Amino acid sequence: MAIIEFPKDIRWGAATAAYQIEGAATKDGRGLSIWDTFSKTPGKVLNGDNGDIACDSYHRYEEDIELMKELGIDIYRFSVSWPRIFPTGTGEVNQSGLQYYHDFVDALLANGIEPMCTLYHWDLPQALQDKGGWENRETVDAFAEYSDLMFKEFDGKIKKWITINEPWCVSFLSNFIGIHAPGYQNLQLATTISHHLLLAHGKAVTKFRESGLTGEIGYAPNLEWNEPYSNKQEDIDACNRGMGWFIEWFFDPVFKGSYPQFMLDWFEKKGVTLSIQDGDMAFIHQPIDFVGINYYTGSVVRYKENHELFDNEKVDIGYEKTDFDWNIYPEGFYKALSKLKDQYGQIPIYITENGACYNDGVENGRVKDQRRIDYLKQHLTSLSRAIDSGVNIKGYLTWSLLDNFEWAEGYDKRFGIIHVDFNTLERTKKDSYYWYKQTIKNGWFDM
Ligand SMILES: OC[C@H]1NNC[C@@H](O)[C@@H]1O
Repeated sequence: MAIIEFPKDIRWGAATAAYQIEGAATKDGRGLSIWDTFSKTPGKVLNGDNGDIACDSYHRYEEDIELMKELGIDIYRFSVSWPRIFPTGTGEVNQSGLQYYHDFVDALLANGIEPMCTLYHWDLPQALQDKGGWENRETVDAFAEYSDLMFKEFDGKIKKWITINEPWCVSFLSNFIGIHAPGYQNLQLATTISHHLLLAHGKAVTKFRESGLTGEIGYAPNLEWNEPYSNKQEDIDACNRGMGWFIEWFFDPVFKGSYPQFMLDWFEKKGVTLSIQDGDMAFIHQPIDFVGINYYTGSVVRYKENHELFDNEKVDIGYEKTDFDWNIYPEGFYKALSKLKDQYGQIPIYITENGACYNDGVENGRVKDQRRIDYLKQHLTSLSRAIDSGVNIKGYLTWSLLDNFEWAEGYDKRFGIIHVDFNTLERTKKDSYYWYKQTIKNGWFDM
């Protein structure tokens, strides 16, 4: 068997997000988010699930931190519920909300675990959505105000900040494809929102730099790898459009200061225009300290005339799939990371999400999730290849620490290395937890 080894200084972690694990949706002054509204809209979330209780981590975070400590991670990515801090999005601050996150972050630090804080992981205050949400540029300024408060409030405690999680999901999945909150299906709206999200990211980074606070700041785009079905130019172009939606569209503005022309041209053909105001790109294009990459899957793609948004289609060539029916495509992880290095240089990268949905249950106190172990082995092997080929990887944080609320799929799709019984809220360490623990301890694993 092959030994896969990692640099001694790589950071090992795990990731979650507020609405997916906290629960306590109306506790201690929290305001409503768009996901409270969306999950309670009939037909939007499988089985009518919602985040009212979730993993109840709001009350159980000390137990969760004990599990993190035993796991041996040294960094933990979580998100702050914006409506816990500003119940109506701006204006009056909810001190109880701030206190909760101080208690939580203090407990992480006391256990030698570095907090990596995501400011926006999809739970927009409903009050802002009522005023147009991300389509309204006032929401951009509200995000900058919220970020500025968090930076100053947690100065010295939190030194790794992520502005926006997966702007592609917040814009296109949620406002064009429409399966996430707020659930619109309008390409112009989604494209406008994608620009406002990058602008919000840029304004938050500006606040962080102006504050002179210590620490690092970045954002966390998600990306999928598209492999051309053949070497025909039409298939290659179809692939590049599909990937351009995730990569160039969300990376070029930040790292090159402009949107990719081939994507602008394509959107223009679809009747979509971007209204960029003077100064917008300067905010977006300013230097960041790292980029978080969320990778799960890839597909083989070929040209199909007048099909969907990009005249392309995915071709199933028999890849194994997870219980979410996503292709298991570790080669795409290596290729995507290599593409980022080739196109954007040596920006430090944290893998801020990577993991798989497998719904193995508890049998006699054990969860035999060998398929998740295999997925992690395959993707960490690709990560090792990327590191060896010069990609500047700083850390790996698996998604997720806990089974949790998987958005439109509710509690039906499990990504955790720790099983959660959503009736009793009992946590059970899965086989993958023990495998990951050993891998972290050794700094290598046996393929
Ligand atoms: O679908 C799995 C994960 N993907 N990235 C964003 C997270 O919130 C999801 O749970």
